[in-house]
Amino acid sequence: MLGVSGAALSSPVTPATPLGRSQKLAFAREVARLAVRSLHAELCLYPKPGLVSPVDNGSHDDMDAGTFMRSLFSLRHYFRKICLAGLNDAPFAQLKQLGIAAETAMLQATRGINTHRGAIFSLGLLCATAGRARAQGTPMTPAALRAAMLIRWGEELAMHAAPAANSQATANKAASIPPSRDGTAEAATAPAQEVVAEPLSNGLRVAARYAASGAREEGALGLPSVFEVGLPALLAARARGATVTEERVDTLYTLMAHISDSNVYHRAGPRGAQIVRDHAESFLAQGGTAHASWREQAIASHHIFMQHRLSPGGAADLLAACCLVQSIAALDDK
Ligand SMILES: CC(C)(COP(=O)(O)OP(=O)(O)OC[C@H]1O[C@@H](n2cnc3c(N)ncnc32)[C@H](O[C@H]2O[C@H](COP(=O)(O)OP(=O)(O)OP(=O)(O)O)[C@@H](O)[C@H]2O)[C@@H]1O)[C@@H](O)C(=O)NCCC(=O)NCCS
Ligand SMILES: Nc1ncnc2[nH]cnc12
Repeated sequence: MLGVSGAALSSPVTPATPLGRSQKLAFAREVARLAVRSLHAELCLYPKPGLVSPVDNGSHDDMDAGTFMRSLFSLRHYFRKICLAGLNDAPFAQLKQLGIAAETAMLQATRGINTHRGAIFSLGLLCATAGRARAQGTPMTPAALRAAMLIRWGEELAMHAAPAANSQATANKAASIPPSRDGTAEAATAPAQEVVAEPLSNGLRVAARYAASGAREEGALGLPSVFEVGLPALLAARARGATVTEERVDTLYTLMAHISDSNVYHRAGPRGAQIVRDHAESFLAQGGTAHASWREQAIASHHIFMQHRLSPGGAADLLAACCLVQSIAALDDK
C-alpha cells in the first residue's frame, strides 16, 4: 500500500531554487496537457460497463462522446490555472473557487449536463499538488505527491467533506426526497449537528440517504482509491505485460469493486451498487484482462449495466486520476 507516512515524508527535501514565472507557466501547461490527455484516455477506453465511449452512449441518453470532448476541452485552462495556484502555494479556498468556475465552464460547454464534476475535483487537486511538489522540489512519486497534498491541504479537504457527514440541513432535505429509482427509501442517517446552507447535490443526497461516501471523502483522505487501489492495479497489470487498454480496463474494474460510487447509488441505490460490485469482483476473480475472453465478458457487463441504467462515473473519473498520477510521476524521468 502506498501510505502517506514512511519514505515519502522521511526522504530529505533539499530546499528548492525558486522557479521563475516562465518556468512555472511551462510546468503548468505541461500538467494541464497531461490532465486533458488522461480524461481523453478514459473517454476512449472501450469496453467500459455502462459508460460513454466513442462506440456508444452506455447508460446515458443525454450525452455522448462529443459532449465529453467539449467538456474536457473546456477544462484545459482550469487545469493550468489550478496547477499554477499550487505552484504559488494557494490556500484551499482559491482551489475551490477555480473548481467552481470550471464547473460553470463545463456546464456551459455541455449545455447543462454534468460530465466531469468528479474529475474537476480530483484531477484539479492532483494538478495543484503537482505544482506544489514542483515548487518545493520534492519528487513526483505517487507517495510523495499524496503526502504533499495532505500536508498542504489535508485539513481543509477534511472540512470540505464535513457537509456530507454533518449537515442536519442535508439530512432533512434528503429525508424529504422521493425514493431512488430502484424503489428503496432508506432513512437519512446523518447526525444532527450543524446547519450548512449548501445546495443539495446528488452526492450529498446519496451520502445522507445511504451513508455512502463519495468524492468529498476521497478528497479528505488524500484520494485513497487512486493511490491505494487504482494505481497498484495499473502497475500490476503493466508488470505482467498487459497492453495499455488492458491495464486501464483492469484498473476500472478494480475501482468498481472497491469504491462507493455516488453516481451508481444516485441512479440505482444499494441494489445497483451491489450489481456493480458483483460484476467487478467476478471479472477480477477470473483474472481480469489476463483471461482469454475478457473482452466478451466486459461487453456482456456493459449490456447488463445499460439495462439497469447503471453508470460508474465516479470510477471513470478515478481511472482518469490514476492515469494522471502515472504521467505526472513520469515527468521525473524526463
Ligand atoms: C466535492 C464536489 C465534487 C461535490 O461533490 P458532491 O459530494 O456534492 O457530489 P456531486 O455533485 O454529485 O459530484 C460528485 C461527483 O464525483 C464523482 N464521484 C462519485 N463517486 C465518487 C467517489 N467515490 N470518488 C470520487 N468521485 C466520485 C461523480 O462524478 C461522475 O458522475 C457524474 C455524473 O453524476 P450526476 O450528476 O449525478 O449524473 P447523472 O447520473 O446523469 O444524474 P441525473 O442527471 O440523472 O440526476 C459525472 O460527471 C462523473 O464525473 C459525482 O458526480 C464538488 O462539486 C465541489 O465541491 N466542487 C468545488 C470544489 C472543487 O472542484 N475544487 C477543485 C479542486 S480542490
Ligand atoms: N465515460 C463516462 N461515461 C459516463 N460518465 C462518466 N463520468 C466520467 N466519465 C464518464
